[in-house]
Parts: sequence; structure tokens; C-alpha cells
Amino acid sequence: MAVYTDITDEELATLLADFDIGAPLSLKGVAEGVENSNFLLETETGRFILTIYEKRVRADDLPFFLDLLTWLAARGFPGAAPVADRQGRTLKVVRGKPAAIVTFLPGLSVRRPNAAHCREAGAGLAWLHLAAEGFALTRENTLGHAAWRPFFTPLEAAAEALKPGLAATIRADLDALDAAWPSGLPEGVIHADFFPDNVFFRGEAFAGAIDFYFACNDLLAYDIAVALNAWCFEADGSFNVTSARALVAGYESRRPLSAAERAALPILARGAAMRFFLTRLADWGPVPEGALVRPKSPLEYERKLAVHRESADLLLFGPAA
Ligand SMILES: Nc1ncnc2c1ncn2[C@@H]1O[C@H](COP(=O)(O)OP(=O)(O)OP(=O)(O)O)[C@@H](O)[C@H]1O
Ligand SMILES: N[C@@H](CCO)C(=O)O
Repeated sequence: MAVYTDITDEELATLLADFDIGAPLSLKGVAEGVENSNFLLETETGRFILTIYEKRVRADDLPFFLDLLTWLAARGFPGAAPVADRQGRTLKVVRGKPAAIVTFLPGLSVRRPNAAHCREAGAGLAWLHLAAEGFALTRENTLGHAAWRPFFTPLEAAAEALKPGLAATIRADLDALDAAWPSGLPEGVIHADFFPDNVFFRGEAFAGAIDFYFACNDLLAYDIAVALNAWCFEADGSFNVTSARALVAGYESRRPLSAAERAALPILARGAAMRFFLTRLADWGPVPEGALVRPKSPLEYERKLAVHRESADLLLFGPAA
């Protein structure tokens, strides 16, 4: 469970005194997630999520994230809308850490998505991209292509410890990514962590997305690449082309891709695999004392990276039949 910060009854009462959402009925740590501390908060007026922002979220970025969530909610995108206190503030402080209360999004994430879920997820991602158009704030992708090499340098020994010879392979991947990284593709606000655990369904219908704390400005097609890696690999490590076609077709049902975006999907997916391999490698090791969290294996993404390295035409498929 990703709960790094405990909250006392007094701290909760002090926080809620600023809001018009009634008195608290219960507060429970949420048993998913690795980044922040999340609590399911029930008050006299309904259900909310209280998030305390931990290590990787920079306080300076929080206005971008919270204003984006407010913007998306105002445009009808189903997500978690930040709740403003009586003075109109959404960014609060609990135990010296930044915190926010957002509305509870009903629905369930799926552990093993099928092609129908992938299609819906693709359509949901395009909806998000379109709903975010016009959002005035910007945020650089601090885990984007330019960041990968400097991010990797201090992790070379960790890569070797994971698998002998891996550091040189990753360096070669970084060279290949630099040589082929696309430019000039459409940009906008991307979710950047559109994984199955961050997407909710009702049955097989898209019900919304959460966890926008990596959202930033980057290539829109890169967001599809992140999703293809997260949604379309089987547990045995094989790539499910049917699911991938469905995800892209779902996306294109709302926002058709240009030929250049389609052609770039293989290299973008290789880069997206690199991004999650690197952060997982950095997090692989002891967790802070008292934290209830299980780091995710970098090997899963090392294998996905290898799949893209070895079959560059994997994602060069035509429209679904
Ligand atoms: N607005 C919401 N409505 C309903 N449930 C939510 C909401 N926000 C968070 N949750 C619940 O809390 C869990 C963790 O939230 P979230 O994914 O934002 O945390 P995280 O630590 O940033 O996780 P991640 O590892 O995906 O980065 C979710 O899986 C979900 O069960
Ligand atoms: N989705 C990330 C976790 C942090 O959001 C991963 O699977 O590595």
C-alpha cells in the first residue's frame, strides 16, 4: 500500500474545517499506487480521495496538475475534480506536505485488459487529449526523451546488477532513440502514465482516468505509445497485436492520427519502454521505512524494451479489419 504519511484525527479535522464537505465519517489508506499517499475519505456529503503528495511530485508542479484536473472536469472529461476550500484553494498542506481533496471516481480498473478494454482505453485517451486542448499552463516532460541519458548514467551499476551486460545495451538503445526520435508531430497535454491501474471502467465501457501526476506537454502519439506498452503485452511477455490495433482504432475513433504519427509509433514505444524501465530501475531497492509499497520490477520493462528493439515493425500495422 502506498501510504507513506499517516494522518491523525486532529490533522484531518483541521484540514476539513476549511471545506464545505461536511464532517469526516471515515478515512482509509488506499491499497494501490506507488507514488503518493491516498486515502478514501467519507464525509457527511460523499466520498473523496485525499492525496498527500510524496517524493517525486514537485510542489511547483501541483498548480499545473490540479488546474488541469479542474479544466478537464469542466469540459466533461470523467476524472477526479479537485475540491476547492471556502477560499477557492485546491492545494492544501497536511503535515507539512502538499495535499488535495478530489472527487471519488466510480468504476473499476482491470488487471487483464482484453481487446474491448483496449479500444475503450484508446478512445478515452483521445478524449483526454481533445479535452485538454486550450489548457493554458504548460509543464515540461521531466521524464521525456531528453532526460533519459542523464537519468541512466548514475544507474549503470544498478543495470549491470540486474543483468550483466545490460548497461551497454541500454546505452546503445539511448543512441538509437536519439538518432530516430521524431520531431514536428502534434503536441499537447499528455497523461504520461496511462496504465490500466489509472483507467476505470463500468463493465467494458471507459469510465474515466485518474493519477495525472506525470501529465505534461509532449507528443500526443507518445502517450499512445506509453499506453500500448502498458495495455497490450501479455503476462508471458508477448505483444498482443489485436489489442494494439484495438487501442489505436479506439483512439482514432476520436482523433485520427497523421501518417507521420503512425510511422513514429515503433520508436515512440521503444522510448516509452525506456522511460518506465529507467524509473523502475531507480526505484528498485529498499523502500522508505514504514512505507507500505512494493516497487514494480524493472525487468518487465527491460523485456518490453527488448521486444521493440528486436521488432521495429511491430506497431506498423494498418487499420484494423
Ligand atoms: N479520484 C479517485 N477516485 C477513485 N479512486 C481513486 C481516485 N484517486 C485514486 N484512487 C484510488 O487510489 C489508488 C491509487 O491512486 P493513484 O494511482 O493516483 O496513486 P499513485 O500512488 O500515484 O499510483 P501509481 O502507482 O499509479 O502512480 C487508485 O488505484 C484508486 O484505487
Ligand atoms: N505506472 C508506473 C508507476 C508509477 O506511476 C509504472 O508502472 O512503472
